Amino acid sequence: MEMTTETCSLLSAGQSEYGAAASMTSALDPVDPVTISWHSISICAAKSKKQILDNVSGIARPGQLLALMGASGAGKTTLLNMLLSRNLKGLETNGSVKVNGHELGRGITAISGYAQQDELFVGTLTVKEYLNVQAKLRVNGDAEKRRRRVANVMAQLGLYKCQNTRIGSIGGQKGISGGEMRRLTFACELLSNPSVLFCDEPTTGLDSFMAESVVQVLSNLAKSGRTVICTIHQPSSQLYLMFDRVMFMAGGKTAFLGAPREAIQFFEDAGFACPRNFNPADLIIHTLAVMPNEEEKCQQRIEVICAKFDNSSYGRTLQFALEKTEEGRKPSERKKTGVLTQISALLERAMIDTWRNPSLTRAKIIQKTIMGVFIGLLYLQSPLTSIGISNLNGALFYLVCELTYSTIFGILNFLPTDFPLVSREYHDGLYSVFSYYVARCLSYLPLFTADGLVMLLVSYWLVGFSNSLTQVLFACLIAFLIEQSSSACGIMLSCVAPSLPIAMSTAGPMLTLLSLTGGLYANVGALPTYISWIQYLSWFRYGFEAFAINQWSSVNEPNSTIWTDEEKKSEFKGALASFNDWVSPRIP
Ligand SMILES: Nc1ncnc2c1ncn2[C@@H]1O[C@H](COP(=O)(O)OP(=O)(O)OP(=O)(O)O)[C@@H](O)[C@H]1O
Repeated sequence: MEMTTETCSLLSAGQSEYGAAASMTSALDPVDPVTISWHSISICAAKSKKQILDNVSGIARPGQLLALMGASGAGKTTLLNMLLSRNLKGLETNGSVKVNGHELGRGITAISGYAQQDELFVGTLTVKEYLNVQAKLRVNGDAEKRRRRVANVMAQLGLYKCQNTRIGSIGGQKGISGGEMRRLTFACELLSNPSVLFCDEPTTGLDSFMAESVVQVLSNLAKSGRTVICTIHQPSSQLYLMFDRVMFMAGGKTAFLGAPREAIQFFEDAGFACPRNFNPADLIIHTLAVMPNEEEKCQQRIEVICAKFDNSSYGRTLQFALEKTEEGRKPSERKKTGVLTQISALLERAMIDTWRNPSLTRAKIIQKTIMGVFIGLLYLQSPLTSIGISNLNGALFYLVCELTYSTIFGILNFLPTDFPLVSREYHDGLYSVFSYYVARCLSYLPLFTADGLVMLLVSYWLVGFSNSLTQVLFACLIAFLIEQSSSACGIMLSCVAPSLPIAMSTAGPMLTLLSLTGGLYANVGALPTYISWIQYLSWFRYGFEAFAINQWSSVNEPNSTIWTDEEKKSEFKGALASFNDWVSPRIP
């Protein structure tokens, strides 16, 4: 089989840089040979009882590239999901999937890679940066081992040319080409050096040249001892002959499994000869499709072909091979990386993304500057009279609210863009929810500290809060703590809620309860017992109380020099005393 010119040139670029490491089949470490067999798989929808797969069996061996083909709705994706033990919610399954004769269930994830059809990356990172982060999440070893693995997969997949190019995103900044994105998907999966690689429609959306280049890469991976299984739609004649094995599915059944040329012969023997200059894959898929308005006729044809296959020498050979599958060596599972490595990888990725995508930071700083000026003008130079004290307390509570609401709702709005990638990586077993949570909290820390401080400091002297150095520094610390509590709560809500609307509608009432027990709207000492416990969860209360103590502790000192006028001083003390009763006994 010939390599495409693109693959050759890209590989040679890698070879010149990394010498022997770039050898097509030896660049990656050897893997345990793995045979995957599936026995009498039947799947139906739990509710509608619709039969999706009906007694499907097959086998894929190490060193082989197997393509699952068939018309739309034939059951290819469902079979792939069954092999991977994924996305089977709402389905009743029967039959078994064996890996070297062992039933691993979800454990197959630890020995396999799954290159899914839709590419999900962080577009602001370069190819190399992205692979380095992925290596931290997938390769259990030291930095040198990870560096070598990244170099090897870049060489193997011809990614050297674009290693310093940003990945880009659809509808956003243009980055690497579609073919390079596909190869980057495989590169990520290969970092963990899996024995088995599953690919869902790896050529969809690519031109024929790119598609050939991608299938060539898969073929080379198979030749290096891996078992490669992919679903594919309408491959060209040239592409079709590049597969080692093909499995045709129709109406949830196996219509053929064998070598590509054997499939042509089988269908010819069944009365569907492929004319010269005709794409055999097209003909076979067309023969196995269920046409609208001809359902019965097509179903009968499919039944006949599937029965012919079962009784053919190909079908009998398959049955024999399945019966002969013996328990072999259990493939060694990929070890998970440590929690600290996971957190540092996710943090690195998030920080690069934030740094290269400053629009959010800019928007937040501008928003908070405007809010700071607004609060400042609203409570401009509040005097120390009873009305002024109410105003100053109002301003302090307003600060707590602004630090909370804009942080939580900001996070609820922009965190969900992370989720498709995070959910995939989580199901791939790359990291725990805890690691993601900690990394996200840390990654938001600079932004959700700077914006709060800007608002506080802009409003501070305009309102006329107590402004000794210690008080200003304490106010900054309190604002920081309020914002971090809000940020942690926002990330938690966003992760726990199944969708953005649910997260939003949970956040609203929750924040109302927390703010009502925050000390300004009601006397927290006199709340009914069934509701008063909420105050202990409320950072509104702690934050407001801390702001108030910071504001009033010095002006209420007996030796305070603020008061020259005795009448004003006693008016202030009276007002403050009633405030103390109202808010909390802790305020001096
Ligand atoms: N959870 C489910 N509940 C009910 N029906 C389902 C479910 N999953 C799949 N199906 C049905 O099973 C059939 C096979 O679906 P599947 O996605 O496996 O086909 P496919 O061969 O991969 O098709 P395509 O090439 O269009 O992706 C389809 O008719 C689909 O509607």
